[in-house]
Amino acid sequence: MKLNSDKVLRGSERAPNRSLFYALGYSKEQLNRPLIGIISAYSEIVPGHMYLDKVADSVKAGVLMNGGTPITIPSIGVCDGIAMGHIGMKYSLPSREIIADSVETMAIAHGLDALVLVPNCDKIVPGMIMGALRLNLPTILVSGGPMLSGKNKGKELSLSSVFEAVGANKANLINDEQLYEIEKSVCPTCGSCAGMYTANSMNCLSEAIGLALPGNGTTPAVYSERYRLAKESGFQIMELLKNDIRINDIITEKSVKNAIACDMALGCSTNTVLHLLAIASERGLDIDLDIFNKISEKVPNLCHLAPAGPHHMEDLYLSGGIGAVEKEISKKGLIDLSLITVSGKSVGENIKNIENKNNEVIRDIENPYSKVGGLAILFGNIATKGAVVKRSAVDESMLKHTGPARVYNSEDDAIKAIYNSQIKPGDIVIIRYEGPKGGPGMREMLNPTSALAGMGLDKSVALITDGRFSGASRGASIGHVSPEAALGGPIGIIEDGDIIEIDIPSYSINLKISDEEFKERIDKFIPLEINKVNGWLNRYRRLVTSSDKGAILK
Ligand SMILES: CC(C)(O)[C@@H](O)C(=O)O
Ligand SMILES: [Mg+2]
Repeated sequence: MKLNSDKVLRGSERAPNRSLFYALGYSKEQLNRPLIGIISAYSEIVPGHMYLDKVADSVKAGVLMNGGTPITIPSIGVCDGIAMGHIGMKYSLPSREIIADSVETMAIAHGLDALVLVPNCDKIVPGMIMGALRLNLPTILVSGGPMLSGKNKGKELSLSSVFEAVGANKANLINDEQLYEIEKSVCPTCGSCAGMYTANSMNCLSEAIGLALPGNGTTPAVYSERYRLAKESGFQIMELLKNDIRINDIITEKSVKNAIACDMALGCSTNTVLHLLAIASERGLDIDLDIFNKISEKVPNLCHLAPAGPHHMEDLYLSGGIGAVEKEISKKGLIDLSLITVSGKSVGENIKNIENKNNEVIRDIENPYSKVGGLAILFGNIATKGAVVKRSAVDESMLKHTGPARVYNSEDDAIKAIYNSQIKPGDIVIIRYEGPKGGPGMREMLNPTSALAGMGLDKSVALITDGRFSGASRGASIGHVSPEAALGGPIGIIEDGDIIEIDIPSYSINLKISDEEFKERIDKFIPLEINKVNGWLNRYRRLVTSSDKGAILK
């Protein structure tokens, strides 16, 4: 077999390169085997990553069992929960690009033959996949897995509970001791926070797209099964290498559509739209925002995990996981069962013996939470290129809402107003200049959305932003408004008190002023020059594209 690593390991000219491998402790026999890069995002700053060294060790064992030479290579990873609510969040989405570039760099520089990606939290998953797509090597992804939910007074809690508790505390609905009680109990183990937040969304979709072995999306971080899955992934990467099955064989237009279908059934994070667009773009696929609505029109929403409902990842796992969700939607032919996955088998073969074990957690296809999928893309005069909402986490009463705009030019100003009780029932909070370029970095507005929910205002107040949301955000939270204010987008011309009409079932969002006035305001509009930044963020600002293109760098 001709190997990529031949260029660093074979021939007399490569004696110097080999001597450095000998310095690393690799034996002659090890250098006769394929070099398998294990890209591990282990660190001591992310609960979802604090044990990835153990997961990577299990992958290593699997690679060794099947004749490869495993080589662990680190990746950075931002904990969005820790980065939330301050300047740190501006680095979160940009970190996806650093990760993609790092994977590309390390694999090419060292002549790796195949990759096992070991991410867990939000952007680390798409970042690694994007980097791997530039290489088109045999690739498997095995994540760290979800955290167990917190248990308190018979209730399951997770990270969204504590963010919302802050709002409740500000509104004097709970006292400081009660807040502390929640703070201590919501995140009880290692793993990615227990709701259908962005990390778990992306890990589930990695399974749905075929890049991870069955079980990857939902097997809890603390279950020994996670380590067995990692060993199997290490073993299996050698099979993919032998059979020359590469990431481009797995990630195709059809498999991206399968992932979007599962996204809609599961009710995943709005960030999946950004990340799937970016992944499709790295793969050279022509996938745009419209496709999300087309699929969402057909695929019903079957799951209400936190923050949309009471269930958590462990419940989804016990109900049969992603395979059981695929099985439900396959009953109406809503996924392509013929596609090959990294198990070496098709989607249909993978789910053959799987059953939906709990119709409460995974609704029967005939009895869904809604006939349409979890996400919707809205268009209108303030979002000509689209905006995204997790409609499965919007209260029924807010699906159609008209109200006056309360306009803020940063998340910080908006949160002050919310905490100071300046937002009244009926209002529509506008947060702009938080887009990919404007922020820069497109911060997640989890504090504003949670404060509103915690104050009980999610049933009467909507929020519209050119920034994005956490998977833990709920309520009528409409993000990714494109074009963004910093690029002259019409979200920038909204004035305090303007009436905005939101109609999610009709996929529309509009500023209700006359066409003449709209044109006049647009003609006069000069975007504010705010949020000056230096260093990497400044470079990012120059290169980043709009969120309707996945906020990729160009
Ligand atoms: C901190 C969270 C909940 O992980 C968030 O970053 C998300 O996007 O879901
Ligand atoms: Mg996030």
